[in-house]
Amino acid sequence: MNAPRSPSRIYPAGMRQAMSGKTVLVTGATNGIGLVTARQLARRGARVVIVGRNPEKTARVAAEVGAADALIADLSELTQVRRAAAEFRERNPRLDVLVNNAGAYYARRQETREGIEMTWALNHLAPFLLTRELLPLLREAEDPRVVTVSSDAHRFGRIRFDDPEFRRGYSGWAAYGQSKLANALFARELARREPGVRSNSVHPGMVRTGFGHNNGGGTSLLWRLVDRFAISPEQGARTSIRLASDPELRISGRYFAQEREVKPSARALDDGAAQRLWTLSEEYVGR
Ligand SMILES: NC(=O)c1ccc[n+]([C@@H]2O[C@H](COP(=O)([O-])OP(=O)(O)OC[C@H]3O[C@@H](n4cnc5c(N)ncnc54)[C@H](O)[C@@H]3O)[C@@H](O)[C@H]2O)c1
Repeated sequence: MNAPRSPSRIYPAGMRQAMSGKTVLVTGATNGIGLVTARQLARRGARVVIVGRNPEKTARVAAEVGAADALIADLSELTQVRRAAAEFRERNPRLDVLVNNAGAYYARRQETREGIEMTWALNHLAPFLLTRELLPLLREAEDPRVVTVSSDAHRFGRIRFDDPEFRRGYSGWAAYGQSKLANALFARELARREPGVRSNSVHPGMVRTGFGHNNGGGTSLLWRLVDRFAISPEQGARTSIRLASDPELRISGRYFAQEREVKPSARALDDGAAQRLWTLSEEYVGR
């Protein structure tokens, strides 16, 4: 059996230096891929700030991963996203890397307290708004990065510009696929609009996390199979960590899996759709 390796053995000194002095904000860091991302970036010397919903759990995880600060917000609500961004700005003079990781699958259609369909609100509008609110800080960083966790589920997604909230014919997978396509299009459009910011999206792999078991995903055969064949959260977080921390990384607006750039679906390369999505998202969150 392998003994757990110390951070210094996992990461060469150069990598640790690469993150020291940098501030990183990770959403959805209380579980799964986000938790590992936060922990590993802190081990590389970054000053990590996490966002979580539950104050006790978030404080416990912050202490466990060595986070410098923790924000409490239900990111499915736009007012809470705005408040979290404002709190971050008040308490932190800089932001180098934003990891938009929080996300979920909803088997049944639900609306947030603000009356927006949950998948659309949490998986797409939250990272859109959080990034936009934090862009002024990111622009001041030397090598600003935004990592947005999408999924290969984007390949079966399409943006329903006329009904993004699935008021008609909700399907959990269609809504999830749409939101993950939106993540890839958002990362691409952000890169086009902000040439100084390296913005990329990620497929983490099929990862054994809380993901399939929340929100009515339950114990279906599909999720039991996923659990059997899925990779660990440590493996699943690698691509996000690489995009957040690799000093050699220069490209922007691309889609990554297994720590490499890969080709996303044709729909995820549609710049017209990316711009249209940006405008639609602004209509939701305000300009
Ligand atoms: N697990 C997989 O196989 C897989 C595959 C592809 C993509 N992804 C993506 O990876 C990301 C992370 O998922 P995971 O697998 O680690 O799942 P997870 O359920 O283990 O973790 C999700 C995190 O998001 C947080 N979160 C959920 N709803 C929130 C809300 N309303 N407000 C604030 N935080 C909220 C949770 O508290 C948790 O910390 C998601 O964006 C997911 O779509 C996962």
